[in-house]
Amino acid sequence: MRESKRALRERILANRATLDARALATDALSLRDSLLEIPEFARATRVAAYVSVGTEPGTGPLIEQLSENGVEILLPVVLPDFDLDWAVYRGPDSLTRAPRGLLEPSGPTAGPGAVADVDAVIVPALAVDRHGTRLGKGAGCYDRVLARLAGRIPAFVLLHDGEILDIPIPREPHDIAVDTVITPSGRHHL
Ligand SMILES: Nc1nc2c(c(=O)[nH]1)N(C=O)[C@@H](CNc1ccc(C(=O)N[C@@H](CCC(=O)O)C(=O)O)cc1)CN2
Ligand SMILES: Nc1ncnc2c1ncn2[C@@H]1O[C@H](COP(=O)(O)OP(=O)(O)OP(=O)(O)O)[C@@H](O)[C@H]1O
Repeated sequence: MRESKRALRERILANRATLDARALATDALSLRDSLLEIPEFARATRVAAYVSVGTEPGTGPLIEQLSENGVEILLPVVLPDFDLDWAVYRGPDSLTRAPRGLLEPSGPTAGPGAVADVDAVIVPALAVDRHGTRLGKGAGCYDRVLARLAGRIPAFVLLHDGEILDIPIPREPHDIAVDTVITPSGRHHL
């Protein structure tokens, strides 16, 4: 199980390494537009997101637009046990370099439970299969987040096209299925 997830992560990351900056930037605009067309998302006044780095599906334009619209954005801060704490986004200058190449918000944190008090959550992933099983980076951060949402708060997984897999992703008891994926080509229901 662990080994097949690891091999799959490596394959996805190798493929992401071939994506160029221009395509990533254009795709980030499509991701923003697709999300803002979703009524549950467009109505949100408080969302949890993440600051994309490297070849991840880009959240820059989305965060900028939400911020301009007056939406409160919670961003994750990784805790020592890989659980996530949350702090409110206060503009690009408020982000600081964190371990593993991440960008995290500076300023007071609201506690891991704060993510259960938003209107929508943007979830990072490496891949999702047709059953909604999600493959993350392997620290279990978002498995814990999804458990806290308890299906009450809509979660939107961002992926590149081609990362919704026809082959099943190995599923462990803690893996919580997701049902909506956004890629640059649009919204996908699983
Ligand atoms: N941009 C961005 N921010 C994000 C995430 C993300 O995917 N993207 N996260 C999404 O979760 C959280 C941070 N994710 C993490 C991912 C990996 C490890 C980590 O240390 N991984 C170990 C392997 C862990 C294991 O296999 O047990 C490592 O890299 O050595 C920690 C946090 C929160 N912020
Ligand atoms: N609800 C949870 N509470 C505590 N630890 C958890 C929970 N869910 C998962 N974990 C831990 O996280 C580890 C990694 O799980 P997994 O390989 O499924 O991560 P992932 O889904 O790829 O990562 P992520 O959720 O960060 O995107 C598991 O071995 C488990 O110990």
